[in-house]
Amino acid sequence: MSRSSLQWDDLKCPIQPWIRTAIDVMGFDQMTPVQASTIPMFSQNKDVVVESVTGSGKTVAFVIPVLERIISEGANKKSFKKGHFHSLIISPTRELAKQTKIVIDEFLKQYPDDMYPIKAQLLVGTNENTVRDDVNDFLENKPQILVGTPGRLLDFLQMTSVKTSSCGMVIIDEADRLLDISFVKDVEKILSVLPKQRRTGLFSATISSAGDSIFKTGLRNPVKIKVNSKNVAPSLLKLNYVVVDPELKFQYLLNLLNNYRFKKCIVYFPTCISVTYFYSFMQYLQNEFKNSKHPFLNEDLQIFSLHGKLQTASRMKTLDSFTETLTNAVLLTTDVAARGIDIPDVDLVVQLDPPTDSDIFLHRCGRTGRANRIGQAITFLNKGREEDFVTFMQVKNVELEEINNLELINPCENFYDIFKKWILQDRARFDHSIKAFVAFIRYYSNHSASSIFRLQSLNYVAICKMHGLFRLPRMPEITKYLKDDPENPVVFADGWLVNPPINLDNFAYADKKREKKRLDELKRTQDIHDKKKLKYELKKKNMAWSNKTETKETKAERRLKMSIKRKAIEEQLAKEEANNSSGEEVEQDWKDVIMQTKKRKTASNDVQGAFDDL
Ligand SMILES: Nc1ncnc2c1ncn2[C@@H]1O[C@H](COP(=O)(O)OP(=O)(O)OP(=O)(O)O)[C@@H](O)[C@H]1O
Repeated sequence: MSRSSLQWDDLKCPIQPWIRTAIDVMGFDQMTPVQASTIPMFSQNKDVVVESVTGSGKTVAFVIPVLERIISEGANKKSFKKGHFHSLIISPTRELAKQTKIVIDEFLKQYPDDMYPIKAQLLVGTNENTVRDDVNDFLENKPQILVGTPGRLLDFLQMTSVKTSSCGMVIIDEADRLLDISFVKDVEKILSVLPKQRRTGLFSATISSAGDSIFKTGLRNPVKIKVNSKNVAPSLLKLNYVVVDPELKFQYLLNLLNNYRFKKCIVYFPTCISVTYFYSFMQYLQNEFKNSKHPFLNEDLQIFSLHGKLQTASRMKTLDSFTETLTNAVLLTTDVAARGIDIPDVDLVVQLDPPTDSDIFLHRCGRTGRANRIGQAITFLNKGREEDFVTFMQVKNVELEEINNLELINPCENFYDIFKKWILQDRARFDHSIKAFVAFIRYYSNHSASSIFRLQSLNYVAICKMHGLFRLPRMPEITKYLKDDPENPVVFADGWLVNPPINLDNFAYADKKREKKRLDELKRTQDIHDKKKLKYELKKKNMAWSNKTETKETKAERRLKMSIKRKAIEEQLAKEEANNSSGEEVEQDWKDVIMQTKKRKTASNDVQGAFDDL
């Protein structure tokens, strides 16, 4: 495409003067290639399937056609019926939906005041707003454009007061994501309640991955627009990787954050739980060592955490704060912020682990190097097998260049001890470490490139230590490490990674309520255990006693002994009688002896009874 054809004035379809003003105000001197190709097609009568690299301006490429068609189809007239809407934009995440609405609102700021207003409404699941609240807002404000996430949009469209028959345009942004297994059912349901006579646009940097499923969207003779087909990543985006010992990976990250110069950095973690876990450890490191000569994490870094398990309001607030922080801002996040998020000053992206899906790799990296800006994306690969990821990406036309100057500047011998100290302050952290590790293993087992990311090849001990675990969790994959291995002194008896082992009974939660619950639970299990133990011991004793019960032979032997004794006593008594006593007394004395023997027997019977009662 020649340079001159990127001039807005050369656009092959007329655009509203106020839209042109908005473009000037936003400082878009010329069109991006994807805009030059898409706007004329989509503003007129064509369905489009658009693939263009991250940060190439796809949002504006669909927002302008939406606004143009609202005007050409008269949806900006007072006569536009209440309860109806004109355009629907579906986004995979709340953050992206909100961002798209902001772009629309930027354009609408230039919309003439004397005309019937054009409005957009955001529809995403939140705790503050119910669907009914959304419907009330919709009926009151009469927006022509709806922007939202699939779940909430579907609920909204199913409300009887919402009429879908005037919908003339649907945009499926990040279409390959919205057509994958987790969203496709909702998206299909949404499309099924919309009129068939409508324009449909599918947009993504990796739309080819959606394959034939794009036809589930009811496209009619679509035009496929593929820009920069040679480059799968923006040209000013540097893609790097670094091979690390997994045990030291987190230290490498700290080192990188301390020593790289950046305005904004996004760090991708594999799971939500690892974000919260490492975020709190980083906060500790920052506070605890702020006056040290070699702090683990520079004081001037501002760390944020964002993941899908947070409430919508908190997610939005974090993203706003990260956007507003001008320099040294670090966002720890998951793939919830992999696609579409447009924060212009992000100049560094770090991936602690490659994503499970190679397309996501480009989306993550694409949070930097946007709109012709310079950016760098660094991916950590675990030493061993993961280096093959580089060749794997090469086949997909993604060239990664190794950097090996990422040395640990102040390698910390006792880093694991510091980690341990932090965890020992609160048992909740110990639980958290195990959950983060288990979630990581689950994540790892989901890699689509399973021949590279093999669980069997993982160095579990190193991964456990990287998570600060005290003991190898009992899982089948770990049995090989549990065997005594003199070669591997880091693993102590019973899988402990620390020596001496931690006394888990004394390991308390910082939260008082939680600790009380734990102690109660501990007491209960101890009682049960004690009872079981006692029962076992008594059983053992009973066994021993019953083993001692006399056999017939020993009884006969005893009887014989008794009769000999009796004889001896009788003889003794007879002798005494001969000397001085009466026969009556002899008889009496003998009875006493018999009585005493009987008593002894009964006493031993009592003991037996006592056993039975227990
Ligand atoms: N014509 C233009 N000139 C200069 N900058 C532009 C132009 N159009 C859009 N931009 C800017 O480019 C950045 C990226 O745009 P956008 O978010 O639409 O990219 P995208 O192609 O949708 O990326 P992704 O695939 O990551 O979602 C935005 O900050 C936007 O303001």
